Amino acid sequence: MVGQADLVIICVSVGVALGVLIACLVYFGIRWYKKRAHRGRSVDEPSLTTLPIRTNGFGTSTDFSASLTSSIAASSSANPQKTSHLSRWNHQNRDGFASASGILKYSYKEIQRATQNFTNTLGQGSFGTVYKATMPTGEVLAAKMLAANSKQGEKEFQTEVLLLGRLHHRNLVNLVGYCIDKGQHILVYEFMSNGSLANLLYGEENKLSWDERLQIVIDISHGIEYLHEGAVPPVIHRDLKSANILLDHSMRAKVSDFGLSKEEFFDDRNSGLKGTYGYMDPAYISTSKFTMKSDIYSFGIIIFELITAIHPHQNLMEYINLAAMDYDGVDEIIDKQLVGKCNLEEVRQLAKIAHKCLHKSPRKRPSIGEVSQSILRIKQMRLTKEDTMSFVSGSFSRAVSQIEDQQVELNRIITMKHRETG
Ligand SMILES: Nc1ncnc2c1ncn2[C@@H]1O[C@H](COP(=O)(O)OP(=O)(O)OP(=O)(O)O)[C@@H](O)[C@H]1O
Repeated sequence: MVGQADLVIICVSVGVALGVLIACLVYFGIRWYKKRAHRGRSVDEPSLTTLPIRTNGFGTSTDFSASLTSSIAASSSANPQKTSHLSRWNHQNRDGFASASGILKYSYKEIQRATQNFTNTLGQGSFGTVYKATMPTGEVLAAKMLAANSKQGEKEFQTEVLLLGRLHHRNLVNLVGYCIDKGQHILVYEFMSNGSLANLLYGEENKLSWDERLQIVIDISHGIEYLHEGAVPPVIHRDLKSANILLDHSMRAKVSDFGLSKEEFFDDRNSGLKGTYGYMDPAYISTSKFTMKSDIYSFGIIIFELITAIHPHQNLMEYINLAAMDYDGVDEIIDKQLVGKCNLEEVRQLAKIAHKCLHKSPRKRPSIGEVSQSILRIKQMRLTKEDTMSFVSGSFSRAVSQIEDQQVELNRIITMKHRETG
């Protein structure tokens, strides 16, 4: 027989055990729920701080999948509309890659077909070969294939995909897609049918008019202005040169190759400096510090290329220094294609701006915003002049026709008087 006291003890023990069990269940339940919620959040809204926006000498990431995922995360949190699309990618793509910032991901086969088995070559750069790609929709694109033997290729590839996916401007050669398939890395850009500014200036037919050149300078300045002052965080190009300015079907210029971390030999030794000889800021060469003002220096060189059609490798700097001696010194070095076909005052104004860009001291060079303003003023000056001219010529022709009317009237009166007296 169980006594009443024993019954109470048993009931209390069972109650306590049940209580402990329920408490444990609640505790582990909450932990499990929190873990799940955290995992879900980290897929959809990862931290922005992990984003290696520019690995061009600054970042440390070497793992493409990791950094690409971070980029997607950042762009998805920055743009909520893209979140569902990107998380779909995260779930669907077995490689764990997603289409960064809405740019398209192509298969190797698609690019192979579009480039007619990589036979439609557009050009060759240090990054690799560029092919013309005609997509099944009829859209024409440019596919830049990373050379297999490229030393920094992998890094450049991830840098460009990460960076370009987030930068869009009408004066930048926009990245529309990429391919990472069958061990190949390919970047797909909008197609620029008029090729590079370098080809146009130094090719067989240099037919660029002064108006086209002025518009090209304005376009480049707007592209750089977006990189320096519009992009967050700001982007320094590091390799501005006429070969990196491409022109579309209507001769509008766009800046290309930004985000590529290229190493060139500055002299016989590997100097560790990035950029291209002839365009490199002397202050960068002496201090190894690359700033936005180093881009401004390279832009100054490009402006002088447009004025003179002399390549920086052909002693352009010496001509520039000669021209700097007089106000109208630039008249002596102007491209002979332009002689008699341009407004010399505009050329001198533009040369003055370019001189400021080349100032020895980076601090004294103008910002890209200031450069853009000054260039636009040249165009505005012309428009005001044209208005005045058309006003002047308009009032002149009005005055001539008034005189003619008065003469007709006078003749009529004289004839009438003759008739009366006769
Ligand atoms: N988007 C494009 N549309 C049309 N042609 C292009 C495009 N991108 C590049 N090209 C062509 O391919 C050539 C090589 O381009 P790429 O950017 O690879 O090298 P680069 O800028 O000339 O030299 P580097 O890589 O040494 O700076 C260009 O000169 C141009 O003629």
